[in-house]
Amino acid sequence: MNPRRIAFDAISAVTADNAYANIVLPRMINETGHTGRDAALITELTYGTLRSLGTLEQILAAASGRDVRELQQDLLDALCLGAYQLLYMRIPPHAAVATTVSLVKAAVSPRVSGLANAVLRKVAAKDLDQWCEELATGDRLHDLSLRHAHPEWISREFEAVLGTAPDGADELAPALAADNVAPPVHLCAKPGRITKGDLSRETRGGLHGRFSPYAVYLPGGDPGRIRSVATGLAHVQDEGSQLVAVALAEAPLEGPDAAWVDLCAGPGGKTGLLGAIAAQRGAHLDAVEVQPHRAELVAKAAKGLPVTVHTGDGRLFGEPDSADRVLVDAPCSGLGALRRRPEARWRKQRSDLDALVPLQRELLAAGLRLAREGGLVAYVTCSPVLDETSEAVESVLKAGGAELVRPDWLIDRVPDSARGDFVQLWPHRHGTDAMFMALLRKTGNR
Ligand SMILES: C[S@@+](CC[C@H](N)C(=O)[O-])C[C@H]1O[C@@H](n2cnc3c(N)ncnc32)[C@H](O)[C@@H]1O
Repeated sequence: MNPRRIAFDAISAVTADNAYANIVLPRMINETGHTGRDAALITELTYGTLRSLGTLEQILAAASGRDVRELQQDLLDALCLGAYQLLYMRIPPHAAVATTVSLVKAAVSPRVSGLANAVLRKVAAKDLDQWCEELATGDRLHDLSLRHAHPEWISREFEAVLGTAPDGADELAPALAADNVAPPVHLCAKPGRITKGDLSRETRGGLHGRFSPYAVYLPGGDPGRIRSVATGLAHVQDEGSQLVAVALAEAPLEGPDAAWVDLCAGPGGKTGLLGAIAAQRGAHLDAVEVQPHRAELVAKAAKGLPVTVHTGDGRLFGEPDSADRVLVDAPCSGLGALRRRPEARWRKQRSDLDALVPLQRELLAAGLRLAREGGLVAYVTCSPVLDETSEAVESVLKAGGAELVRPDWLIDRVPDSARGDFVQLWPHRHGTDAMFMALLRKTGNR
């Protein structure tokens, strides 16, 4: 099957069946036996088109003079795939148009191939910069969102965190642009199990991470083929996720330091790292996860470590005043990891936060309840959105019984990671997901 047809089928699975591209595409590529450059081309066509859908649809609407959402979905998918090649790839226009028209004939219907040809020729008449200029409204957020293919509400949320610079040289454009670059794979060398040096040698040249004492950047290839990953000495984990887990473990603590809790543990990345550190320090980790199938993944990640996995609601877990260190890695919008899921930004809605925000606050309050006086609670999200991050922490702090602690270990080693006493990492600044962390110390009961 030709690469464009595979990309089209993958895009259709995402738009019509709500599939996840990072799950269906590798399977399709495997089943059709494509490797090397062909596999890379299919991936670029699929992921690139899905990431840029909103922008491609606006351009297609202008080129066709119609509301493209009224078109049949498979025709729109094919037009987006064609427009992506015209505007974002160095594929000669005649080839991009001709191959898309053939695809429409074969996979959609010969009846609409003339329409596809006419629309794509209009798209091809301008490059991406010219289209963005033509569709610009003068509204900064609209124009940047169009240029960097994000829904406007997400750009607004990012800007609320990043702020605007008076000279206009602000960070929103690079922050959005960074979401359009596929992230490299980061590995975590589990402390006490394998050193960073040995893992790096095994990966044949993987560089040591810039910030995390345990990170190795995989130079390429399938991480599942690295023996130490397959055997659990190391695991795949974004460097930002490593940093926030280690920052909790490294924060100074007075008194006992043996009872640790990971309150939202699935699928177990941070459990694996914290559990390995706990093993070195003579501590024990209770890992809680509400979804049974995710709790199974946690158990797998924690194999051989001093970790007990509990399936249940973190809000109801454990005895008050019993834990020395608690991680609350709350379920969140995931807007800090958009570069990992090409279609995610177009599926998410601001209203998704309505259910998440109260749950996040309840889980943080539960983490504080569990901690003993003087104990530490790290509140973490893979989202920079204010409602899910600093505002959640501030609202819980209002009830009293806890104070904010500056996570010096992390802030001192990662430049530009501090937002006040909070940590906010960013793909464009740090090459990590946009992880947020607040460290709290329990000062008493409320
Ligand atoms: C952001 S993920 C945690 C990621 C994990 N710490 C890691 O590093 O792999 C949030 C997890 O919290 C779980 N969750 C959601 N509501 C929960 C609750 N009430 N109690 C415990 N876990 C919950 C979700 O199922 C999800 O697995």
